[in-house]
Amino acid sequence: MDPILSIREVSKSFGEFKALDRVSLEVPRHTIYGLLGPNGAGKTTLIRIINQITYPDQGEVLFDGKPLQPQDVARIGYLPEERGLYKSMKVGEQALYLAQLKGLSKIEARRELAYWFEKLEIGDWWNRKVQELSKGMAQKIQFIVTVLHKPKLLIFDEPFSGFDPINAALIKDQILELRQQGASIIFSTHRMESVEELCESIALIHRSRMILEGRLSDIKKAYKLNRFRIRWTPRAALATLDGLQERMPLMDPVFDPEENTWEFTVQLEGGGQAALLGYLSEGGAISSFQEVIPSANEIFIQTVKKQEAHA
Ligand SMILES: Nc1ncnc2c1ncn2[C@@H]1O[C@H](COP(=O)(O)OP(=O)(O)OP(=O)(O)O)[C@@H](O)[C@H]1O
Repeated sequence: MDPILSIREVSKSFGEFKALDRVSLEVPRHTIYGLLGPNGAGKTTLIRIINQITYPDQGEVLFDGKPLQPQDVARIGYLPEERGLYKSMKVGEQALYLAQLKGLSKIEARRELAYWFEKLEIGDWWNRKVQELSKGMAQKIQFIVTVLHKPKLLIFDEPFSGFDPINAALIKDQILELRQQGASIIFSTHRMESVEELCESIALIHRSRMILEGRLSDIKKAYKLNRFRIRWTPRAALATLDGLQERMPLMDPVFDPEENTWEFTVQLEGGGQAALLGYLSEGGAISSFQEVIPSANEIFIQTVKKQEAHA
């Protein structure tokens, strides 16, 4: 299946400063795609280009297989990080107005809004003034008007900031449901635990350039360091780690005196695995042996640092 969005060699400068330098990426359909990068990397600039708020100096943007057109704005839902509502309007009145701006008729808008207000548990707020809303409630309204016209592509910039854990989970469930219903989602965040939970693919932008892109599971495989976390109960006569320490450095060893069990991480090179297993099973019992998969956070830090060392 062709991607919902292709960015090809896009560059954008502000005066002398190059905010995007030949950036390319492909967002697969029906997936959640994490757009990551340190502060100032160029993420918002790229998102603004996709939303046609600004335009690239060079390169191409294809949406749904064709060059991006002005009318595509209606098929892309964008929840920016900076959000604004008109404070003096009533909540329902404003939601209706914004929904109609997205192309819904008044009847459709009423029906969709009633559905979403109930779903996000803010049904009672229809006749209240926007200025009476808490930050989280205002964000729920913004979320609703971003998604209610069922855009094919949704772009969420830090959608969980400002939400308490219960409401963040509620929004997360809505995002997963929208993906399930066929939307493609670009999700920009600095919260790596949300990336782990939600993103199937990621792109990492650093200093205006794309430095890593692909399926998160493939990237994790490529970043594996052959590290294993082992839980081991030594026999009484061998109840120290000395024999092991001599063979290889142990990382983060922890002893549980109640269970007489050690837990530690080792990095195995070449044929080290068989020799280690032999030693451990002769001297005790192994109750767990698991490969350590790098987290998205570790991959982010490692890749950015490596890039900076080469710069
Ligand atoms: N309109 C503009 N005029 C001049 N410079 C700009 C403009 N917009 C962005 N920049 C610069 O381009 C760079 C990239 O900014 P951008 O907002 O895209 O970063 P970001 O990755 O979204 O960062 P953050 O994670 O902090 O939101 C920054 O150095 C910023 O100062």
